[in-house]
Amino acid sequence: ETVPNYSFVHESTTAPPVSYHDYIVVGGGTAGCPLAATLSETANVLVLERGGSPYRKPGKTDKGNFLLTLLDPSPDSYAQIFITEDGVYNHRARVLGGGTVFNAGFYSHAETEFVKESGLDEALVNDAYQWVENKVVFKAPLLQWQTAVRDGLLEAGVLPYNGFTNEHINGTKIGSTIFDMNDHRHSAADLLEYADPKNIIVYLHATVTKILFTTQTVGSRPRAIGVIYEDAMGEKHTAYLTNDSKSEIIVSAGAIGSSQLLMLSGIGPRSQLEPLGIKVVIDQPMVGRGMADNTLNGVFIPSPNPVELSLLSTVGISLLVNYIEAGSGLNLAPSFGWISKFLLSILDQTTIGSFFDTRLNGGIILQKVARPLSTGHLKLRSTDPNETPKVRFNYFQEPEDLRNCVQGMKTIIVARKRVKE
Ligand SMILES: Cc1cc2nc3c(=O)[nH]c(=O)nc-3n(C[C@H](O)[C@H](O)[C@H](O)COP(=O)(O)OP(=O)(O)OC[C@H]3O[C@@H](n4cnc5c(N)ncnc54)[C@H](O)[C@@H]3O)c2cc1C
Repeated sequence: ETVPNYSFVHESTTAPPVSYHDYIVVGGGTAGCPLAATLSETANVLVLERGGSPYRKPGKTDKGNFLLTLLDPSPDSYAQIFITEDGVYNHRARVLGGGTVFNAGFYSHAETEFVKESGLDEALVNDAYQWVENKVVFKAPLLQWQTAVRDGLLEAGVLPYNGFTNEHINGTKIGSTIFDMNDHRHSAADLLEYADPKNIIVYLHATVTKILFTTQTVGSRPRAIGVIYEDAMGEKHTAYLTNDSKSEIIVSAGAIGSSQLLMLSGIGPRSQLEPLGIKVVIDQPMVGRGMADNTLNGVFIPSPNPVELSLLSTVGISLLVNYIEAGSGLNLAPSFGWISKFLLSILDQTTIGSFFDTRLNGGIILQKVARPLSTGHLKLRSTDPNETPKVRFNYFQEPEDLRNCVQGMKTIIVARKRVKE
C-alpha cells in the first residue's frame, strides 16, 4: 500500500481489549517502522505508537515548516520538547515515523567499524541501506554558499575530499537527505509501504504502560509475554504474544522511551523502582546508565537578506545558549524558550516557510562530537509513561570531548571565513 493510504493504521480507541500477535513492536519510530514492515513478511505484527500519523497535516513536515514543527510546544507536537538536567533543550519523537518526521533529514550509513563492532552481517546491512534508499533517500542540490562551505572545509584541512557519498568516512563529503526535490520530507513511516497489509496492524495514540512478564519454571529468568497499552481515551488494552517460539516483544521506543518502559515494567535498578512502588522483576542497575548525546554547537553564516538574517541569528543565539549551558552548567534554558516564542510570534508561518524554500544566502554550520565519551543517566520522575524522565548527559565531563569540540569549532570558523569572502 502507498502513503498515506495505509489500511492497517488505526486509532487505538478501535483496538480490542485483548489481542494476540507473533511480534509486538513498541514504538513505531525510525527503527520500529522498517523492522515491523520486514517482520510482517512472515509473521503477524502489532505496532504500538504513542503519537499520531505524520500524514494528517500535509505539508507540516516539509522543509519550509521545519522550524515550526520542531519548536511546536503543543501537547500533540511531533517533537516533544524537554530540558535535560544539564539545562539543555532537547526533543523526543512522538509520532509514527519517529525522529525522521522532524529531524534535520541528513542521511548517512553507519561507520564500517560500528557495523563490525555490533556483530552485524555486513552484506545484510548493505542490502538494508539499499532497501531504505529506494524509498526515502534523495540527492540534494548544492546551494551556492554550501559549495563555499565545502571549499572552506577543504581549506581548513578536512581531507580527503570524498565527493558525493553515503559512506560515513573521514574528510569532506556531500551526503544525502530524506527531503525530495520538492522539499517534501519522507520518513520511516513511508517504509511501511513494504509491509504486508494482511500481517500487520499499527495502532496510533497507543502508549505502552507496561511489559508483562512470567516466570516459566521456578528459578528461570522472567519471560516477556505481552504488553498493556492505553488509548487516547485512557482505556487499557492488553496484547499478548502467540505461543510461537520465535515470538518477541521488541522495544524500539527510542533511547529515552525504551529505558523508561523497561523501568516501568520492573527491569531496572531496585533503588529507583521500589520508592515508586514498582515491583522489581529483575534488579538491573545498568538500565538508564550510559546516556550520551552529541551537543549542537555551530556558527552561522550571515545573510544579506534581513528576514533570513533575523532567523539565522535567532537559531545562532539559541545554539550559543545551549553551548554556554552545556559547557558552564548555567541554566539558560528559559532564554531558548523565550527566543523560540519570540521568533514564532513575530514571524508567521509563510515567512518562515519562504525562508526555507528560497535559495538561501546564508546558513548554519554545525559541529558535533562523534561518539562522546561523557555519559550520564536517566531517572524516572514518576510512574506516568507520558512524563519525560530526568535525563543528564554530563556534556563535556570528559576533557577529550571538550578538546574535540574546541577543535571542531576552530575548523568551522575557518570554513566560515572562506564563505564570507
Ligand atoms: C532535532 C534533531 C535533529 C536530528 N537530525 C538528524 C539527522 O539529520 N540525521 C540523522 O541521522 N539523525 C538525526 N537525528 C537523530 C535521529 O532522529 C534519531 O537518532 C532517531 O530518530 C532515533 O530512532 P529510534 O527509532 O531509536 O527512536 P524514535 O525515532 O524516537 O522512535 C521512538 C518511537 O517510540 C515511541 N514511543 C516512545 N515511548 C513509547 C511508549 N511507551 N509507547 C508507545 N510508543 C512509544 C515514540 O513516540 C517514537 O515514535 C536528529 C535528532 C533530533 C532530535
